[in-house]
Amino acid sequence: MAAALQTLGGGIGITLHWIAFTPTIEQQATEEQKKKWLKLAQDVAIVGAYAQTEMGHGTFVRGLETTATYDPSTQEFVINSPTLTSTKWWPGGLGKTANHATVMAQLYTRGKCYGPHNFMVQIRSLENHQPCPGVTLGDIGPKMESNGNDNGFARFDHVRIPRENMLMKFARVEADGTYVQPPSSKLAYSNMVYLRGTFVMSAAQALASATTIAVRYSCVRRQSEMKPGEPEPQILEYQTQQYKLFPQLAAAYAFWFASWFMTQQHGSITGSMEKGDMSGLAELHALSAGLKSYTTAVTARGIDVCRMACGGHGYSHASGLPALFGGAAALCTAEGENTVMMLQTARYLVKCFAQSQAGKRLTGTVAYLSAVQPSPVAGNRNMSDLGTLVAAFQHRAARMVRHAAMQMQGEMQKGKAREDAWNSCSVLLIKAAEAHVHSFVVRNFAETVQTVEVDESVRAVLTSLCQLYSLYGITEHAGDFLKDGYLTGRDIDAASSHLSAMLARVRPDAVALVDAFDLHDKILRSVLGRYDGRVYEHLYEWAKKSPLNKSEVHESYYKYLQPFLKSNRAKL
Ligand SMILES: CCCCC/C=C\C/C=C\C/C=C\C/C=C\CCCC(=O)SCCNC(=O)CCNC(=O)[C@H](O)C(C)(C)COP(=O)(O)OP(=O)(O)OC[C@H]1O[C@@H](n2cnc3c(N)ncnc32)[C@H](O)[C@@H]1OP(=O)(O)O
Ligand SMILES: Cc1cc2nc3c(=O)[nH]c(=O)nc-3n(C[C@H](O)[C@H](O)[C@H](O)COP(=O)(O)OP(=O)(O)OC[C@H]3O[C@@H](n4cnc5c(N)ncnc54)[C@H](O)[C@@H]3O)c2cc1C
Repeated sequence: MAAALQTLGGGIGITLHWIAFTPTIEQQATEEQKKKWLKLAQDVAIVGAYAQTEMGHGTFVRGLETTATYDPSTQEFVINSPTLTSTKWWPGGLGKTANHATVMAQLYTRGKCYGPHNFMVQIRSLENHQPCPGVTLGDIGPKMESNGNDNGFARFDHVRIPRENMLMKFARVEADGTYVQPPSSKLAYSNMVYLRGTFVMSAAQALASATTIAVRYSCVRRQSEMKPGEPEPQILEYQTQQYKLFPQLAAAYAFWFASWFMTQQHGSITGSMEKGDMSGLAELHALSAGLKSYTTAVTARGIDVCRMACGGHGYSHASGLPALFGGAAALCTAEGENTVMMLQTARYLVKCFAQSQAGKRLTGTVAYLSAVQPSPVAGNRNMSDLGTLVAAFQHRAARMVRHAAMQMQGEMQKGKAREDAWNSCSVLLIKAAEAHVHSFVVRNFAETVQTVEVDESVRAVLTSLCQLYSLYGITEHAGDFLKDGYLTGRDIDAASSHLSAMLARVRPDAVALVDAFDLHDKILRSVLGRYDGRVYEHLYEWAKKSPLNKSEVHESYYKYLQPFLKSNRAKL
């Protein structure tokens, strides 16, 4: 993913060609269509964009306005942007780079609308790269970050494409205009599920990058006096610095392992779907949506913690941290805005809770919902035991899912429509879904460190990291665990003191743990995080290259400052 994020130089970007356009052909095209486009895309003989979002709609895909109307007389689809808000807006590469796009449009045939479907549209000439007839293209302008990517806009003025340009692996339109239903209308969304899954690894890599930079720099940077008269210590010796960085380091490992699970799940469930078994689709959607939302949000916050932990130099682009933050912040919005995605997970949890209430045994990532006892068993728990920690997170999630679902049932019993009851409980639902994903990440982390094939000394370090991650989560959300008495105040105190012990335990291995991410300086792009630790001389070299230093006296002096100074002096 990191390689794919490398743009081909300012102003153009083919990130989305690799992570969205090409996978859409792989997942949504028929074998016939793959023969026509897949190799061209894989060999970059064409460059594509994934054009779904519009100026007026991003989240609500069923509300997209672009139309694809079938004309049986010519066996073509007419792609049209009927309103200003239907202008495709945001797709990476759409502005200046791509010459093709998969366009998500409302399919109309025989006067009936069948909802959003994907269509292959050539948008620029392969000869001179000019926009094709009827197509208006452009860049949407500077953004918070990733300005190497030409996120663009596109308008279609009754552009005609052959019937065969509808990606027809799932749904089809016959020559006479007959629409053939797909096994599930949500299969048109399959690329989004895939991409959300890859965001978990993007988040892990981003947090791994940020913690590598901050931990290495915290070993180079010496500041203040811990004891009068003693030499200035490495700032990583301060417990507060460890408390800032080590939970982010642990989260990077936790998300890395969660992305392994996500990739394996995606492979096995889509494998079953290829054979017609759609039963895993709902779980795959809920897991990918929840993990994407949770990991990208924690990562964006975590990168900013790392930036602040590096003081002024963290705020400089020399550190690489502002750019990382900007990129990770994009992941919170792109591919399904985090709030909306977590609500999708909540929707699945409420459904599963109702099924377990009706006596159905739950499986997969929600199995714990039916297994967890509602009555808390207070008492002195061993807060350093991973099994105890996992059980605590599952109890918390089950309690919050039950509470949100019962709250919703209560609202409906008072006569509220389901949708109104849902909306009035949606903050509770979001928190319950976050607790569910958090419990999955903890369980998966614990299972991975217990089973991964590593040297026992490495397993010991990973176990400490997993304890640290879990204890940090419990102390940060203590109220959730205390609410029904499942954990007591003494348990929380024990968790806090064990967390402090874990910070000290991880300290000696901190540099090894970030080096283990094996992120080359060329990927980190950070003076503070250099593998050789030679920060200061490279910081000076970096600054000297600033464009402002091309001349000793900048031209702005003669234009603005000199006359301003002169006039002020003349008044003295
Ligand atoms: C190495 C360091 C990296 C750090 C980063 C550095 C640099 C990065 C910088 C820049 C890069 C950043 C980003 C670039 C990367 C990627 C670009 C992103 C590309 C895009 O940004 S591309 C557009 C994405 N845009 C979306 O993502 C739209 C989201 N909006 C939706 O996706 C739908 O609109 C939804 C789901 C909200 C509502 O959809 P809806 O209204 O139709 O459905 P509804 O809610 O009514 O639910 C009815 C039943 O369908 C089920 N259901 C729904 N969806 C399903 C699915 N997918 N699969 C299976 N079942 C599904 C439900 O579970 C329910 O099931 P049930 O009925 O059983 O409960
Ligand atoms: C860097 C970047 C790259 C992108 N690349 C692409 C691309 O290549 N192709 C593409 O098609 N798109 C792309 N997008 C667009 C992206 O998919 C959309 O921005 C995203 O889906 C959110 O939609 P929106 O921007 O319309 O926000 P909206 O959907 O308008 O959301 C705005 C706010 O309303 C809230 N909201 C909306 N619906 C609900 C709800 N049901 N319940 C509660 N709150 C709600 C949201 O929480 C959010 O805070 C990209 C975006 C970014 C930032």
